[in-house]
Amino acid sequence: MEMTIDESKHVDDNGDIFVHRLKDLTDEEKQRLEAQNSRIIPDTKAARLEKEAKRHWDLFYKRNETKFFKDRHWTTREFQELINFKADERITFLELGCGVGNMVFPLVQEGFSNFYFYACDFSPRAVEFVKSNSLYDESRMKAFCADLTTDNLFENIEEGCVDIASLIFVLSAIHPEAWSKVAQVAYRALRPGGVLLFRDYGRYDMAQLRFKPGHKIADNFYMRQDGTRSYYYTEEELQNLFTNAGFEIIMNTYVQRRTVNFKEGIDVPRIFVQGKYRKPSNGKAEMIQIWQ
Ligand SMILES: C[S@@+](CC[C@H](N)C(=O)[O-])C[C@H]1O[C@@H](n2cnc3c(N)ncnc32)[C@H](O)[C@@H]1O
Repeated sequence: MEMTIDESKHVDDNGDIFVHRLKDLTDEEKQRLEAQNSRIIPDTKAARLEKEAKRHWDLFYKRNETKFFKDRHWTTREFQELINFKADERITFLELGCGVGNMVFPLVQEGFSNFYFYACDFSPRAVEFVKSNSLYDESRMKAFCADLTTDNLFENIEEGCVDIASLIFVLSAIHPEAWSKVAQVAYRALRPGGVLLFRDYGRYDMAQLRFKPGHKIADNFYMRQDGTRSYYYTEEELQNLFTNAGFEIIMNTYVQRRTVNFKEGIDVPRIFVQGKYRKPSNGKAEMIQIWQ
């Protein structure tokens, strides 16, 4: 069925707009993207950034401690999967790339007493910040170090034991060649029928358009001043990535929102991509994996 643009648009209670359409660029924005190509990061430097990815994130947390990211209080609104079950049902939750816990701690604060939380990150400092949070409770949480581009997650959790996993602004920090490994790790961690909740940067988000020449590593992949990296996704890229890993797509869409701070006179449009990907419970996905 053909849909007009308006029909594909959905506005939620918070004013976030869900739309299946790539942002149209103005001439000035096209020029800015073009200018980024005038000075691409040399291959040797790009290789060094990849080798030192963990160190750059660990230094990021040394510098910013727990002050950089805001608590993600929107997750229960956007991801009904977090609240749609019986109160006494035991739920195993895994945050992949947890940083200092800005997603898990708001859930802990709201109750979620039937949840057991696993939280992992490859930055030892980030994991230490999670463990030293006053809400950290060893009887219902376990934070540990794991690099999602390897198998070492499974030194701490059993394969197939997770009901809900999340990947929130993490995949964009990882080299595109390693994304399929990360998707595979998430798939293996989930039980059949388990769901992966996803949010990350969308193509032509203002943060992408703002990069000056000298920051571009590859198409849509950039280095920030502090050596951390970020990619800006289209819906199609994520759909292909997670479908190829064996997931069923429940949701996969751009989210347009505005970041407003009246005091500082800030009002900027943002573009994210949001997804919900389910590991099938009918064995079909296992077949896909065998053939990969
Ligand atoms: C932008 S932060 C997001 C943190 C958290 N998910 C949140 O929403 O606040 C990205 C996180 O991904 C982590 N990360 C990047 N690459 C990783 C990898 N290969 N394995 C595990 N964690 C990784 C970084 O250390 C950082 O904590």
